Amino acid sequence: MTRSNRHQRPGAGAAHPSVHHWIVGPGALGRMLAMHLATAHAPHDTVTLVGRRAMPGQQRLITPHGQTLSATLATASLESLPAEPADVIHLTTKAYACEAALGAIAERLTATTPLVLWQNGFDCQPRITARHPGPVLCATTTEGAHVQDDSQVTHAGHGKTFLGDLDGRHSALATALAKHVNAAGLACEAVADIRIRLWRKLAVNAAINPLVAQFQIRNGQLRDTPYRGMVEVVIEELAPILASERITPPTGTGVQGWSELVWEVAASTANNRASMLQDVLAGRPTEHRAILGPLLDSAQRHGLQAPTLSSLYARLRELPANARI
Ligand SMILES: NC(=O)C1=CN([C@@H]2O[C@H](COP(=O)(O)OP(=O)(O)OC[C@H]3O[C@@H](n4cnc5c(N)ncnc54)[C@H](OP(=O)(O)O)[C@@H]3O)[C@@H](O)[C@H]2O)C=CC1
Ligand SMILES: CC(C)(CO)C(=O)C(=O)O
Repeated sequence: MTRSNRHQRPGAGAAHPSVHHWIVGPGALGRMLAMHLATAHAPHDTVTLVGRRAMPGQQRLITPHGQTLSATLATASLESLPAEPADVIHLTTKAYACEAALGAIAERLTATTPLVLWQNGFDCQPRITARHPGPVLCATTTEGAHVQDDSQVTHAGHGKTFLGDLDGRHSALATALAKHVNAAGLACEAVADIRIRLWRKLAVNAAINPLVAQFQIRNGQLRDTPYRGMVEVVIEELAPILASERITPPTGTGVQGWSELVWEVAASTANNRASMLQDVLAGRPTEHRAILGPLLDSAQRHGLQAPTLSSLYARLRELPANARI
């Protein structure tokens, strides 16, 4: 991680390096991350929330233990970006908005500015990795956060974050940033196989999210009739597509390995309303393209049938909110 020495702690013997993070897309995940970085690494790090609309600097985070953490963060808008350059830019928009957000800050990107992409799915990550001349890290996380209002975010539950780059050129940066995020109180590990980790999460999201969004049920209800059989049909379509992408399940093989993973997540998140269901209930666009799109594209490239995934995709695409993206 490139660190600047702009902010030296007054009175500190050796210059303490500081990191200026821009959080572009200050929603649930972005503000949860911002609050951890700003509070754990104060006064060395600075964190600026960069939104497409004005955001209060005074922010609160409700922790998984119900405590309230307060901090004043710098804020900026896409029209008026921070004067101070970023050492690391975290893109924390939804997947469908990531490239537009990146386009809006393009003039401030240098050939060395590291980007961290926090999106679910596997859509914008390879394109941005190919296009941005500087380092691009991808994060996949099971942390859970939701927005209360513009000044308050709830960190609903701790999870684990994996960080790495798709072309294997920035492992030292991933290791340094993972250490930094860990020290901020979010369990984070640098990995050499982030592509596999992103696809595995995508596989779980593809098996769970479209069905729970369609039937408006909690994740655990997928274990019951008639939903269980529907999930199994999706897994049978997913498994050969994932194999054609050389993505293996964490344990076991093929349909059996993917079933094990999906049912384990459905059980451990049984009471959750999945993100796609929450988006549908709130009339927001869904991340169907980032989650189902790569599977359908891959099925087409490899001549594999995916009728169920196709109809789940078509149903989601027809939602009025998705006409906007
Ligand atoms: N929340 C979570 O617990 C988890 C989220 N993720 C993933 O993280 C990503 C972010 O999710 P989440 O934080 O929940 O989403 P949110 O909708 O809460 O936040 C997205 C933020 O991006 C902003 N935004 C939208 N378009 C732009 C733009 N063009 N430029 C700048 N900002 C923009 C939104 O602004 P506005 O308020 O104006 O719409 C909003 O502040 C998703 O891919 C999600 O799947 C992964 C794991 C867990
Ligand atoms: C794993 C799962 C399905 C948990 O709810 C999720 O990631 C989501 O809601 O998007």
